[in-house]
Amino acid sequence: MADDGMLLNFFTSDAVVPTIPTFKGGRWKDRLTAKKAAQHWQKKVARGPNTPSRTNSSGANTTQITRRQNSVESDQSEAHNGTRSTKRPRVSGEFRPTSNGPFAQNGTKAHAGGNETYKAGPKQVISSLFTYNPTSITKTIPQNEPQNETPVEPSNAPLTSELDTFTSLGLSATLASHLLKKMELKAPTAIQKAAITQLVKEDSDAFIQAETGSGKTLAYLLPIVQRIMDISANIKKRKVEEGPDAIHRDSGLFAIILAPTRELSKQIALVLESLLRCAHWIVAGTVTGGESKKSEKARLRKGFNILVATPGRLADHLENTERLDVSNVRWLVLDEGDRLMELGFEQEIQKIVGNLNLRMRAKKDPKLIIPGLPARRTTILCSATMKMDVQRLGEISLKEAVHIHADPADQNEEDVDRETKDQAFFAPAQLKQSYATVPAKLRLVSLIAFLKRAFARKGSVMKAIVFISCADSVDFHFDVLTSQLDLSSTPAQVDEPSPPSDPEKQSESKSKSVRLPPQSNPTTLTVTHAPSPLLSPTTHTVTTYRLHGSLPQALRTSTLAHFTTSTTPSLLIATDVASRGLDLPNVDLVIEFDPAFAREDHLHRIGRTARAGRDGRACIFLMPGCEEGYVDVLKGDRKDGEAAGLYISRQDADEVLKKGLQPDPSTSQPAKGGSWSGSTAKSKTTRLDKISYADKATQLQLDIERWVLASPSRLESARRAYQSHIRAYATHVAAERKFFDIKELHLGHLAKAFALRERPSGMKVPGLRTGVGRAVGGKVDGKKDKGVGKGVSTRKETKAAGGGGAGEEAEEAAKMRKAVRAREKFMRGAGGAEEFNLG
Ligand SMILES: Nc1ncnc2c1ncn2[C@@H]1O[C@H](COP(=O)(O)OP(=O)(O)OP(=O)(O)O)[C@@H](O)[C@H]1O
Repeated sequence: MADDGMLLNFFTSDAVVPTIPTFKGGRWKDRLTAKKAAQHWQKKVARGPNTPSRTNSSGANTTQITRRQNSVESDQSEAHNGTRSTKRPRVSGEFRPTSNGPFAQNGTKAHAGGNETYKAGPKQVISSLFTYNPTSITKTIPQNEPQNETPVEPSNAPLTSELDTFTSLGLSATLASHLLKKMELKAPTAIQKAAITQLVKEDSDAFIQAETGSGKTLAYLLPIVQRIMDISANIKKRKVEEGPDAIHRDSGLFAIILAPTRELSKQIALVLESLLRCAHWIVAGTVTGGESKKSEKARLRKGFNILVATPGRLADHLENTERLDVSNVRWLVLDEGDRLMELGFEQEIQKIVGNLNLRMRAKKDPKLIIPGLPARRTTILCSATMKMDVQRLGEISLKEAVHIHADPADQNEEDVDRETKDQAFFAPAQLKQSYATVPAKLRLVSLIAFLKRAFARKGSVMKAIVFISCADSVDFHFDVLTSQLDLSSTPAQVDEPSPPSDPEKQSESKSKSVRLPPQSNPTTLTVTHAPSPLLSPTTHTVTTYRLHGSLPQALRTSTLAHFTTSTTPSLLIATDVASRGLDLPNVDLVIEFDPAFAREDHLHRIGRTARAGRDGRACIFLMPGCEEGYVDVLKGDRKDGEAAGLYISRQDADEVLKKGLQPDPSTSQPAKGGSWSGSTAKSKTTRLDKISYADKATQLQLDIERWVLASPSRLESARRAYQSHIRAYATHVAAERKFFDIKELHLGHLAKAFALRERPSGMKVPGLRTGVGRAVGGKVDGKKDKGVGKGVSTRKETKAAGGGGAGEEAEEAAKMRKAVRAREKFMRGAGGAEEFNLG
């Protein structure tokens, strides 16, 4: 490549003028662009070496391209200022030195002069952020939001009546006093009241259904612990000589709690651990995937009275660990039943239930049976919904189950049809919901602006979660948010020197503000949290965390622990791995940057905030167009909807950008080490007003694009994120695909949200197929791609990938197929049938 640069300096006046080749194949647009560039080059060669652009030293042509690129970038901001209109996106980088031939596009052709060679590089489309964006269809709809919102009663808070105490529900004074003094829980929640009353007295199976954050974990743990304490007291009464604690770890395993994920199992185990501090002779433990089986076997040999497990690992131990005696198990809990089925644990659960039944029957010798131990096993199924697959799980595990609801009015559900039951899962009433209509191109900058505003005031938001559809996209956004890019390089900073009044100086200052991005590569997966300069105001630091299923288990656990215990402003960027059951304290805000694949997932996500009666906010990003139809789904999130005075507020991208990038100076924080007041503040306000938020957004976008382009691995990470995002988009449930229609997705605009300047059709990512547009049938440059309707990963393509020795690609395709199959299976069970056209 160095030689190429040198050769460029050897132009002579008698240089042979190249002829324009005939361009064949490809799209007419590409051919036309190549032809025009060839004509341009021909003119330049004909003009000779003294043209200014060729008097450079080595790499002259590259410099020329860079300059052109920069000029396009400044065009972009000018266009928005109204100084110049942008008719169409500019394309740059068509030709760059190579050793193959002149004007060669996707191929080579020898230059007539012999030595100069050029090859087409990836085209860079640097479109304006603010042009050609689709208009919102909900903007014109008048907002019937009341001016003075009436305070809403929390629906998942502890009960306030003096009569509702833990002891009144049948719990012992020891347990109730431990709850009050050590766990700071004064009164039960509605679901706890209903479940504890039933389960401390009766041995019938139960189906517990309640909204997120209502304390379901304690609703089933408390009666189990109480019953084991009662058995212990019973034995103690009979055999005083056995010592103070009649039940000990060798007495047998009495209860098993199954949870779908390792995180959830660990969380349940932690709650149990703190509960058992008042009954330390009852020993609890966990067996989950991802841990060493050998050490688990050793722990199982020592004995547990309560075991928290993931189904796969428990089924494995039941088969292979002789010392695991389950003949005394009298309580089996299936937590997050719908998720257990969705993740395909049906077979394992069937195996576990069969095994428990078999071993319980086998133990007939009355001498071996512990006195006070119930004669039958109680199975408790917890699920947010009662879809077909949950009913199937009920058939496998429950017998004549009692349906336990938080609201006694819901108890008589016999006459409620199935469809209503499916919809009987609501968000907490006190949760404040909003949606932001953000066009594809503006998504990245809008997310940053939204987060900047959320964390601007110390103490306003302590913890926030951003949900993203796939792991690659989580990694990309984590890298952007923890990069050294910060808005001090843009004119947005409040403590920046006043902008020069001279327009020439102004543009000079603008170009100076374009800092070269740091050259570091994407962070390795071992880094899961880092400060975020981009989001941190001058007064405090915001730490960003990431979490997804591709991270090693130990790292997932430690990241969650860090985020949970952090006392400083923190942001978690996560896939749905963090959406179910996780109880992360002090989460004030949930942002669904990518909408969930199904309504239930959405409710679980937003349920990470507004827990146990606390306040919370949730915002979902929707793109203008059919996605806005999802607002109707959001309206059904609350049990009584608008009738109860619950409204969903709306904002658009301009508002988000304005509030986030051009904060109201009266509320913004003074710069570090300084403050302003009176006239100083006033003059700063005037200066701030002069700088448009659109300029700041443009500048920020360009900074990120350059930052991505500066490193090949960062570029690859962005492309990977983009492609995975599109594939994930195709897996929305059939009922909601009218809102999230892959055919309506503008792939070119979406690329901008991943800071990419390439055309989607030509994008190459190792391990992923090229031509995303073709694969998913979205829009490319405003036109629908011909590959509409083709699956995300067809059999033929997978075979080709594997057959061609592209192991990584085959693995990726296999993973994708597995995910799609799991979802299809779930949908089939839920009556959604075969509408997944994912191949
Ligand atoms: N009686 C209570 N009083 C106050 N806080 C409670 C009470 N019971 C539980 N909590 C708290 O409520 C939070 C949510 O509890 P839990 O995780 O059990 O809810 P959940 O209903 O299982 O939610 P999800 O459906 O999201 O899994 C926890 O932080 C827990 O400590």
